[in-house]
Amino acid sequence: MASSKNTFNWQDPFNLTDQLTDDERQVQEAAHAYCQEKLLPRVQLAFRNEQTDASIFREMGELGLLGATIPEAYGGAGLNYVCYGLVAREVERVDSGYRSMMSVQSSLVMVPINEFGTEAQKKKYLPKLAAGEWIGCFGLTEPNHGSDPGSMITRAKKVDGGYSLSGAKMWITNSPIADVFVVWAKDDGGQIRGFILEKGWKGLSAPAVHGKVGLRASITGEIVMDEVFVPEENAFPEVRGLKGPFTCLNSARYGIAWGALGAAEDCYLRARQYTMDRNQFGRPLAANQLIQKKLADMLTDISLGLQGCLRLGRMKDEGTASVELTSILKRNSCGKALDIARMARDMMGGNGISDEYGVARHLVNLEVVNTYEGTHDVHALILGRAITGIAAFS
Ligand SMILES: Cc1cc2nc3c(=O)[nH]c(=O)nc-3n(C[C@H](O)[C@H](O)[C@H](O)COP(=O)(O)OP(=O)(O)OC[C@H]3O[C@@H](n4cnc5c(N)ncnc54)[C@H](O)[C@@H]3O)c2cc1C
Repeated sequence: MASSKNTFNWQDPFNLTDQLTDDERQVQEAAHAYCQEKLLPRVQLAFRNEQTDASIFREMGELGLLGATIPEAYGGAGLNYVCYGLVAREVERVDSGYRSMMSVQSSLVMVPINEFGTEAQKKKYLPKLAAGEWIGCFGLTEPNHGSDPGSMITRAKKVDGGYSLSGAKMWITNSPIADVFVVWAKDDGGQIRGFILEKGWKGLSAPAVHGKVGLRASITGEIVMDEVFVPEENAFPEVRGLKGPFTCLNSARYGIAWGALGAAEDCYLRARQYTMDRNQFGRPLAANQLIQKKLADMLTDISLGLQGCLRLGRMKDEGTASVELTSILKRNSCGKALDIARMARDMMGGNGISDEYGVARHLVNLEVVNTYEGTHDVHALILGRAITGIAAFS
């Protein structure tokens, strides 16, 4: 006989909430409240008008949502990876663009400064980034080098007292409004090194890229460097090669794995409600077997995916997570979320196309999320290499 202990919960089949600690639940609830009360009401117009609201960084900073895993001594929240994932899920439940703004600041800018920076760099940059007082961006991709960043052409030439950086970065989240630029460039010996640049430095500009059909609430731009002088104190002293950028990407990809499923959950819940409310042929759409199968597929993929993310978060917190595991989940979450958003859009018929219903926005956002931070296929190649021992890309 079924008791309340084994009743199926169509919103949380694995009772994920019960697997969290009290602290983790509190972080999730605080993030959920902020996102639903403050971000959701703005997103439709922000997306429609391609407007990025920079005050969001300050708001997130006040709530401790920036640099969640960075130690409190540097202004971070000192939380575990599970908390970081839960926050990403709540932010992306509203919009992948808002999650992108947060991920770049937290994982791609604060993580490398925390991991590879000098004490002086950490003290100077991390507290202001954590507060959202400064906005950060991360420049790895170039116009002609995306999936293959090892072939980058941006150069850091040694000069008296520092380096002279020249080159261009493309598709850089936050760059037109950034105060702090973490940029990767090759030194005179051809080794990749990381540098922290600041807005206003001579030779540095960050023009916006317009006309994106996805992630329109998150500004994207270039970083153009024309012999920008970077003092020695602004170089990461030790880290060399792709290990530097890949360490940050690994953290951001983990957040994306949670976040994409947040967007998928929003699509699933909206499609469920819509098909319960709308009648065709004299009964609710949800009364049809085809519709119910789609809802079942959505819930299956979301709930299995979230369990995987929670497990990866626990492994990251224990220090036992391989990078390939992040590839499995970044790839799975993005691919499944895209399918779910497309299905939800279809189930809402013509209304699904309107930006009032949210799902088409998630769909075009997720197209980007599936591509950035390692495309869906590049993550398959990373996994293929681990499975066979043979690199199909080099
Ligand atoms: C809105 C947005 C924001 C972004 N933000 C940032 C940011 O903040 N910082 C940053 O550095 N970058 C950022 N990016 C860049 C992003 O990471 C790259 O677009 C991504 O890595 C893919 O590179 P690419 O666009 O050059 O595509 P390409 O590398 O040219 O890939 C094109 C296609 O070829 C496939 N492909 C590539 N190599 C292989 C292979 N060996 N075998 C089989 N298939 C292959 C890919 O899977 C893809 O389908 C952003 C991109 C977008 C769109």
